[in-house]
Amino acid sequence: MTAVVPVITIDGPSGAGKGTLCKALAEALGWHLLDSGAIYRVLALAALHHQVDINAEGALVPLAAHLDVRFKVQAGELEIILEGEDVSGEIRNENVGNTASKIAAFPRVREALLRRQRAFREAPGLIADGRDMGTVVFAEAPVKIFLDASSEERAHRRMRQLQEKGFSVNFERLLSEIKERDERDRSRPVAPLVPASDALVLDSTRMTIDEVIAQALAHSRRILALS
Ligand SMILES: Nc1ncnc2c1ncn2[C@@H]1O[C@H](COP(=O)(O)OP(=O)(O)OP(=O)(O)O)[C@@H](O)[C@H]1O
Ligand SMILES: Nc1ccn([C@@H]2O[C@H](COP(=O)(O)O)[C@@H](O)[C@H]2O)c(=O)n1
Repeated sequence: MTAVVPVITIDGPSGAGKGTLCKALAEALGWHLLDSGAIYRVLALAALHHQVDINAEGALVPLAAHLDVRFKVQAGELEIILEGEDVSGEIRNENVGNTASKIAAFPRVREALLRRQRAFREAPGLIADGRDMGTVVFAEAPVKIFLDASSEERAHRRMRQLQEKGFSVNFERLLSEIKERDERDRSRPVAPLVPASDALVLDSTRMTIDEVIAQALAHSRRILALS
């Protein structure tokens, strides 16, 4: 009999700190990492590059099914290669994020990406970062965490992040984009952004990154009986 590979799912809205937490958990446990948002972002970028209508589900499904994307860890950093080109930086811009959120609302697009996401489940374990990791993609995962924070705090975090990269940003515009994206992700009929019924909900609004990591690690170790 083959042992079931354990999964820790981390879901939550944009800027809650999921990516930061997932990296820390993957390092602490020596597990693999799935950044499912990156897959939606790569699909969005492919649609923009190939001038595929982002409102046409029927045109996006074959693009999703045949997406030529590779994930490569290079010097400890994740490189994302779309059709042979390194798009790791380009997929992180706000336009690509907003486009990803629009195409992610199509049920058949989500269906076409399911197998690709589940293929990341490899021993000794997987940390899965996204919106529907605990509710759909790995619904049977033993550990589920829903990481939240107020929209204002998330907009501040995103603003600091962009400023550190040398971009000038308008806080009010950032906040309104975050709210719009949240609303779209939370209200879509398929795989909406909601905590799984068996998820630990962590509100990180007033927590430091280290506090979030410590709580998530303690919770995971308790459930998985890890030392
Ligand atoms: N608890 C925290 N306190 C302050 N800043 C934080 C906290 N957690 C994360 N951050 C910072 O907030 C920014 C966004 O975090 P991160 O990219 O991990 O969010 P995310 O949930 O993965 O967002 P997205 O879903 O859009 O990729 C980063 O600059 C990160 O360093
Ligand atoms: N499991 C997921 C992951 C992401 N999405 C959508 O993609 C957008 C971008 O995700 P980031 O985590 O990289 O910000 C996001 O706004 C979601 O609409 C998804 O639907 N399901």
